[in-house]
Amino acid sequence: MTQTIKVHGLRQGYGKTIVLQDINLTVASGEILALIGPSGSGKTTLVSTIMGMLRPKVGDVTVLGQAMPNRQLLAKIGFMAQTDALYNALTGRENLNFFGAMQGVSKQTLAQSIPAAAKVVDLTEDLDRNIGGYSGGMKRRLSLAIALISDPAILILDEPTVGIDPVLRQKIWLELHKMAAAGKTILLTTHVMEDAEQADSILMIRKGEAIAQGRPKQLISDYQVDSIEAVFLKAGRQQDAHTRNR
Ligand SMILES: Nc1ncnc2c1ncn2[C@@H]1O[C@H](COP(=O)(O)OP(=O)(O)OP(=O)(O)O)[C@@H](O)[C@H]1O
Repeated sequence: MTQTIKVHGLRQGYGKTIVLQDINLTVASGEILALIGPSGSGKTTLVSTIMGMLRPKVGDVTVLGQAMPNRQLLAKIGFMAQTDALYNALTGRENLNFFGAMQGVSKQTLAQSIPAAAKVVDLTEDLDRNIGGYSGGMKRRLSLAIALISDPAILILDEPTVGIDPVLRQKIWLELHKMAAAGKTILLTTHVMEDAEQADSILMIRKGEAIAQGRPKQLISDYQVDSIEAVFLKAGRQQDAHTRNR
């Protein structure tokens, strides 16, 4: 398996504030990595650094063997941001066409990839409605469809399942696993523990530090608990104890 995304010794922050300390991770092609952590723990900052929107303060980030930031690599990454950057005055299909064209996808390809992406997120029936009338969850689903339309080798999804009901969430996970099986590299953030359990590997972030990392079953066994949530709680207590002893 090729290591598609590598983060080594990353320290990141804004101005003088440090938000992430000594983060290391790798994601291989065919693998799904979930970044999990509470609000404000630094997940979006890490994703933005991997995308090259923020330059590492210390350490390095490589995608497909090349240091980020690197504009050319962006064409290979399907990105779903946390805040939906959609055009409310346009229909779902028009949004997909617009963002597809921005990503350089040809009209012929879009004619096929738009219905396929809409099907994954269950928006087929609503494609020709103005998205001003979409619910929050529908907008999230449209943003996910936008990340899929160029059929990128790498998917980076910031909170893809927020506002999405359990049945559709399950369906989306099924599709993510299919895409990984076809060789895609997928990195997503979540603060839903059940979501993280479905990933191949998990990186738990708390207060800007990686507190636990590994395959879900392995983590549960290593921490001698019965759920990912319990791993998180235990690893968090260990982090606090360690901080007090520093
Ligand atoms: N542009 C910015 N300037 C200054 N501080 C920021 C900026 N963006 C984020 N932060 C701070 O960095 C920390 C980590 O934020 P980040 O958005 O990465 O967390 P998160 O884990 O993605 O949270 P959430 O789950 O709520 O999205 C927070 O303390 C936040 O206030």
